[in-house]
Amino acid sequence: MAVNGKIALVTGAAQGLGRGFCEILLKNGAKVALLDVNKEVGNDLKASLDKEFGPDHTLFLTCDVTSEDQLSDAYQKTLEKFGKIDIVCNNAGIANERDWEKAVAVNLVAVVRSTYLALQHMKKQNGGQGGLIVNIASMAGLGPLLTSPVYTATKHGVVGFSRALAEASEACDFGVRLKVLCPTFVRTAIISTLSSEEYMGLFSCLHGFTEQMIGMFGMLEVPQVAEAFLQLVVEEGKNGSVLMVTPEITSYVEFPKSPTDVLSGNPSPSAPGSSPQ
Ligand SMILES: NC(=O)C1=CN([C@@H]2O[C@H](COP(=O)(O)OP(=O)(O)OC[C@H]3O[C@@H](n4cnc5c(N)ncnc54)[C@H](O)[C@@H]3O)[C@@H](O)[C@H]2O)C=CC1
Ligand SMILES: CCCCCC(=O)/C=C/C=C\C=C\C=C\[C@@H](O)[C@@H](O)CCCC(=O)O
Repeated sequence: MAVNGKIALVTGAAQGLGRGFCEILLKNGAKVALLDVNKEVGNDLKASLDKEFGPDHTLFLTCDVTSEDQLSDAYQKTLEKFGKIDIVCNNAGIANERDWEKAVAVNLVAVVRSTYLALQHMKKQNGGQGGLIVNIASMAGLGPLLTSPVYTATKHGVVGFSRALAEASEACDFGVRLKVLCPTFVRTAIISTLSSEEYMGLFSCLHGFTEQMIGMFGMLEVPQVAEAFLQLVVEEGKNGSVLMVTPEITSYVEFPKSPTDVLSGNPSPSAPGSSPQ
């Protein structure tokens, strides 16, 4: 999808990866609705972007994505300001193994809700022009991050939900594509939570493993991930694709065609009478 002239909505836009995604979209000619729960940082970003791109290219909306009303209102205000939405990036996310229900609410429930709101406004059956939804998962959406079981679950959920909905969208001819971004560690504020007792709960004793994992998988800078995000946005087709980003390589993930393709080499026979007729 060409970015120039498009309207994008980004959650968790005030800092970190969300800010990087907004900036690269603006640099490529899009207008962007910036949604974030952090009003102060969000307003500071809006002021900074106004200086660089002009006041009419962005709209900052204070929005807690876990609030159905606030999220729905933010979509409405975006449509009132810009008239349409072509690209949605569900980026807002937290790490919190202590308050794991909050992590599920932000990282998964809100991503589902925002994706469905995007679909509601984009799909051709509702008079929409179609569009693209990019959900931000993580490498922890492709394999278990032992220090963060619930975070891992939410990111696996984002990958599975997005891939399934991509197939459903194609089958229903909604005209909406979905893609997933799975970066390894990125130098943002979330990294500081990895060694924090407050967030890691039961697993703060494992922070040594985090250092090992960072050593194993590397640490990216925000601009590197923003470039990969732009690649996902501009690349035509590839509905349901999952892009992994590491310091060494950025590559699409190849999933097995069927879950049975991952069975080990020595299967035991099923119990008699249990196999499907
Ligand atoms: N930093 C990393 O190592 C990686 C991050 N990710 C994912 O990238 C996304 C962005 O993370 P970062 O930029 O690293 O984190 P960050 O903590 O720097 O930024 C997250 C942004 O989301 C906002 N936010 C948090 N809860 C919110 C809520 N309820 N409603 C609205 N906004 C909310 C925060 O205010 C903040 O501006 C997350 O989904 C994260 O899981 C994925 C892989 C690696
Ligand atoms: C809890 C906040 C995490 C910070 C943000 C984030 O999402 C970072 C993810 C980075 C990397 C995740 C790597 C996951 C790896 C798993 O696949 C693991 O199973 C790999 C095991 C490697 C080994 O050989 O032991």
